Amino acid sequence: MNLLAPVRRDRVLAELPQYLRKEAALHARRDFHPRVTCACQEHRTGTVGRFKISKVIVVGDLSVGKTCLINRFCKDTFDKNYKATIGVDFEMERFEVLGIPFSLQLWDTAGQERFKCIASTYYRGAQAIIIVFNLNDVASLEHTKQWLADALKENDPSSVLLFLVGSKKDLSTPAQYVLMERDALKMAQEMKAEYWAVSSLTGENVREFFFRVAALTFEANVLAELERSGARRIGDVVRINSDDNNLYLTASRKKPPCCL
Ligand SMILES: Nc1nc2c(ncn2[C@@H]2O[C@H](COP(=O)(O)OP(=O)(O)OP(=O)(O)O)[C@@H](O)[C@H]2O)c(=O)[nH]1
Ligand SMILES: [Mg+2]
Repeated sequence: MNLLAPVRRDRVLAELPQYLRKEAALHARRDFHPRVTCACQEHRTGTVGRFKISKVIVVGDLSVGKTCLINRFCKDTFDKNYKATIGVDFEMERFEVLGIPFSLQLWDTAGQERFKCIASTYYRGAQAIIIVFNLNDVASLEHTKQWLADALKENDPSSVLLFLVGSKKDLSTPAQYVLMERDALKMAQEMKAEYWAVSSLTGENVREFFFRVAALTFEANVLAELERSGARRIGDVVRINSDDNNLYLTASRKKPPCCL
C-alpha cells in the first residue's frame, strides 16, 4: 500500500468518536485531550503524522471473526465461509485525525492452536490490543484472559491500549445479548479494556469501533510524543490506566497558554 496516497474522505476524524458503554470505556471525555488538540493545531505532533505507524494486534479464539472484522472495515466485504488465518496477515489503514495523517497497521493473527506460536512472534511492539470473542460462545469470552496474558508478555502493559470486542452480534437475540454483555462488561473492567459489540455481517458498530481505536491510539501517541519532547520544559506527567478509568491523567505544573 502506498503510504503517500491521500487519506480517504471517510477516514477523516475531526472529533473524538465516543465509547460504546461508559462503564467499560478507556476514558469518558467527550473531546480529545486539550494538549492533543492544541499540539495538532500548532502542528507540534513530532513523529506522529510523519513516519509513525501504530501497530494494532487482533487476537482471540479460532473462528470468532477476527479476519471478518478487519475485512469489513478495511474492504467493506464479508465472507460467510470460514478460512482459517495461517500465522498472521496485516492491513494498513490511513486516517487523518485533527488534520494530522495517522496510520494503523492492523495485524490479524491466527486463533488456531497449531498456528499460535507463529502468530505470537508478531505480538511485540503493539500500541493497541484487540481481543475478540464470540458473543454467542461464553467459552470464547473466558479465553480472552489467556489471550491477553499472552499478548502482554510481549508488550508494555502500562502503555498498551486494550479493547475487548464481542463479535457476531447479529446472531444473538436481545435477551441473550443482555446476559452476555453483563459478563463481558465485567471482564472488560477487570482487564481495563474498552468494551465493544459488533457484527461484521451487518457492519453494526464496526466503523465506530475502528474509529475509536484510531482516535485513542493517536491521542496516546501524541501525548507520549509531547511527554518525550517537552517533559523537561513543561513538566507534565502522563499516566495511563488510572483507577478511575480515565486513561490519561496529566498533572500539569505549567502549560502553554493555548492549552489552559
Ligand atoms: N453471522 C456472523 N458470522 C460471522 C461474523 N463474523 C464472522 N463470522 C463467520 O465466522 C466464521 C469465522 O470467521 P473468521 O473471521 O474467519 O474467524 P477468525 O477469528 O479470523 O478465525 P481464525 O483465523 O481461525 O483465527 C466465518 O464463517 C465467518 O463468516 C458475524 O459478524 N456474523
Ligand atoms: Mg482469521
